[in-house]
Amino acid sequence: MAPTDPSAAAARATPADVPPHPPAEPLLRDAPLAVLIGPMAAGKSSVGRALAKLLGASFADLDLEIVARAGADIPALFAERGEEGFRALEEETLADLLETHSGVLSLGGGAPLRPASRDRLRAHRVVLLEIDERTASRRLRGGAGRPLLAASSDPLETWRTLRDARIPHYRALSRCQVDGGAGSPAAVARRVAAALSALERTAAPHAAEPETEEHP
Ligand SMILES: Nc1ncnc2c1ncn2[C@@H]1O[C@H](COP(=O)(O)OP(=O)(O)O)[C@@H](O)[C@H]1O
Ligand SMILES: O=C(O)C1=C[C@@H](OP(=O)(O)O)[C@@H](O)[C@H](O)C1
Ligand SMILES: [Mg+2]
Repeated sequence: MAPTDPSAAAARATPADVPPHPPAEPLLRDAPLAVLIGPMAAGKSSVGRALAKLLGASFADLDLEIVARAGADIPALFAERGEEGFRALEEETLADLLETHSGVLSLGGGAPLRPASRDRLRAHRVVLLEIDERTASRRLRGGAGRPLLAASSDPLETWRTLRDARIPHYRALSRCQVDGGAGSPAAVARRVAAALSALERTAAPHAAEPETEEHP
């Protein structure tokens, strides 16, 4: 029987199965300058900081903002409120930052998953950082600081499962995709800046008026 459950299909998808298909609607929002998404350890926080420096812009990291607002770190928030409690804070804080932050914004790996957050992100300059599994295994350090991995008997397997389930959403939201695995964070940031410039050249004009025939 043909599969009918899209989440089941997403869970089976591998990155190679899921081509990028960015939102059809034009980029409607000028700020933040860029929103970095991608799997855990792709370098969103490190590259976001380097990109902000390169562009002379301010930097915000959604996880750090959540921690500052809640007065507790990410593992403590998961322990006290459960994943759903953390996701609620994450959605609310993301909505605020999308309205108020003008520089570079890095998200946590699960932040683009809530439907309301996806709706908000569609009008923005969303950049997907991708890494392969070998890079992830070098960077994960057993999942320390990342409760979804730290609780697992096989953090890399859990990383892969989450990455595979989330990649369709990442690719459907991102306006460009950049390899986060090669070179320093500054080098990756330069590739992101180049991808953003290319996007600016090719993107449909913002809310362009349709040409109308003149009637005397
Ligand atoms: N381009 C890079 N080269 C080497 N190490 C990196 C690079 N990007 C990130 N890292 C390291 O990988 C780990 C995860 O990076 P981080 O920026 O926290 O990723 P994310 O925010 O996507 O989870 C950190 O230890 C960071 O120093
Ligand atoms: O992928 C996820 O669900 C999470 C990713 C983390 O951020 P990074 O992607 O920056 O590690 C952090 O938000 C939290 O541990 C949950
Ligand atoms: Mg991060």
